[in-house]
Amino acid sequence: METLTSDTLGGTWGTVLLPIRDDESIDWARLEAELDALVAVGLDGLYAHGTAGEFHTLGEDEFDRVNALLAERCERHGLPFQIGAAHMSAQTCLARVARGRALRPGAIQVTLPDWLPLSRGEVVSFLSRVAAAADPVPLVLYNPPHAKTQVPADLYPMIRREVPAVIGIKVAGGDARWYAEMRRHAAGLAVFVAGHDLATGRRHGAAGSYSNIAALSPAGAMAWQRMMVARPDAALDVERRIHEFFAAHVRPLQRGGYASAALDKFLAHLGGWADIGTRVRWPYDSVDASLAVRLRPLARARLPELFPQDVGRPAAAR
Ligand SMILES: CC(=O)N[C@H]1[C@H]([C@H](O)[C@H](O)CO)O[C@](O)(C(=O)O)C[C@@H]1O
Repeated sequence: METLTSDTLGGTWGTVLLPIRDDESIDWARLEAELDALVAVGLDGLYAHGTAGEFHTLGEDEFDRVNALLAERCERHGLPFQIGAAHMSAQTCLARVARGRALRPGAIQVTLPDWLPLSRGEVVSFLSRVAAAADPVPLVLYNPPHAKTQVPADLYPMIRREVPAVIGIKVAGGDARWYAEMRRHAAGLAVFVAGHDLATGRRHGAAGSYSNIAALSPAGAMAWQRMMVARPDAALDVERRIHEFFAAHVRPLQRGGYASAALDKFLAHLGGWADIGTRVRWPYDSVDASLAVRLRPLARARLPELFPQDVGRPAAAR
């Protein structure tokens, strides 16, 4: 597909989630069914191997096989896609970038290598070599709050200058002050923020989200995004109710220690749009699937805008 630029990279992107069997292998048939469901929704794009895609647990053969399925489906449907080539080891990341590049994704996402924190110069040196390996595919830097090396805002201008292939950053987001700092330092980069904050984020200049709301309901996330343009105040009201729902039903799980990939799978099971299940790979704990099932009616009652496919269907058929 065509490569993305900092101007064309934006909107609501859905993650590939891995259906995991009891023996911890990937259920490829269920993954293909999930991809079929995702490409039909009309998302701005799909990506594989973010945190939610459990990239940190994948063997190299699994990484390649997921990419091949994703690329084939997206090419067939003319849907933009990105490949996460992140790995805790810089060397493995570089090899993933080279193989991911061959599939011509719109962009490649990378994290900084883990274990030993990187200096400012090392961040630039890492990105420079990765950019050369990815060329002509551009890069998105994934720097969530749990990353070992936190990129300070004032390093972004140097990254822009030294590594123009970096077109976007995937970060958690923040308050008005944080956005002001980003506008100052990350100008020229597409800033991707948390899905559940996207209505506010867009007001402050965020370009889009690798979205947990798309994990909950891909069609709903797109309906909500259209609302952000057509009825911004209504979209903010949805955001307020999303926050309320998350505070009551997701935060407690987070406080209980579940990792974010487990929470995203829990959300997907709650949404019930594909047979993925809540299982995550060892050593991480999985949220009990029955909890998601119990919450389905409540989510639909509190957040009907996120379940547009329910409109006109009797409750019993949902
Ligand atoms: C709240 C939210 O949207 N979380 C999403 C995060 C953030 O977008 C990212 O951490 C940047 O903050 O990315 C993922 O982990 C990922 O790409 O796999 C999916 C997850 O649903």
